Amino acid sequence: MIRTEALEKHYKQKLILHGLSWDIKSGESVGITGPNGAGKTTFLKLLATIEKPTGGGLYFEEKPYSTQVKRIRKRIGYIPQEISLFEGLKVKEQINAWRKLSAQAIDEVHVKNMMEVLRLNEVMDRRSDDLSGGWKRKLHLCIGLLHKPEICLLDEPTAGIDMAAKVEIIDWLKKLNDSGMTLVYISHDWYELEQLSKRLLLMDEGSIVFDGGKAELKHLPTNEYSRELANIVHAGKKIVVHK
Ligand SMILES: Nc1ncnc2c1ncn2[C@@H]1O[C@H](COP(=O)(O)OP(=O)(O)OP(=O)(O)O)[C@@H](O)[C@H]1O
Repeated sequence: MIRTEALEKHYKQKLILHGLSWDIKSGESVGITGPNGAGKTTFLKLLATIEKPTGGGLYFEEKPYSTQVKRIRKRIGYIPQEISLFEGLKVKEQINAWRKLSAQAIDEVHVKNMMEVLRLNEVMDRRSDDLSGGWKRKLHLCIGLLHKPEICLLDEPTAGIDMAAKVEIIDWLKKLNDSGMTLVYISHDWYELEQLSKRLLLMDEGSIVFDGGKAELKHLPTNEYSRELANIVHAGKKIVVHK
């Protein structure tokens, strides 16, 4: 569905993504993890058409991204980490404002369904500024998916919220994936990675250093982050991390 070929991104003269070759099929769920500054957000922004590559190829259904940006934006939902909501609006007003701003047709049944599943109906008349972090995060996710995208790109979708809201969001994303939505998300949270994906991507210093299932994690390259990750995955078991 999406394929990258020796994908590069420079900021000024600095090479941030070092030639990433990767692909994802429709219906997959891929969790991207790795140390701070590894290039995860930059990679997601390129997949989301927010940033343009400075080298290599980026393809959607085997056609270059550059020839079909509008079409890709209709089919992709990109949800950045920073929550952006209008100040002073109630939850229902937020939804309506974003609905009006959307350049795409909105499926009302889909919106109603999201509101129900995420229980946003319960806080419809509350000002979003007064909501807890968990509710704000759910509202932010709901707004990002108003246009019912087929592919959802999420940058740390459960960062900074309590466990109950986290579990609710993870269960919801899992259901969306089970019903066919393709997921690519960034996470530092092992519970989330474990629950949501069979396939993991580990990035380090602008490269993909691991792409595969959890059982294959013992073939990770040696570095502190992968050693730590492998230890979490194989909790209780001693594993050797190969060079
Ligand atoms: N707009 C920008 N201009 C210049 N440099 C940038 C820009 N955006 C990101 N970078 C640099 O690119 C590198 C990768 O950043 P990126 O945010 O993609 O990493 P990350 O793996 O997502 O990190 P984190 O886990 O901290 O979010 C960092 O060195 C960052 O400073």
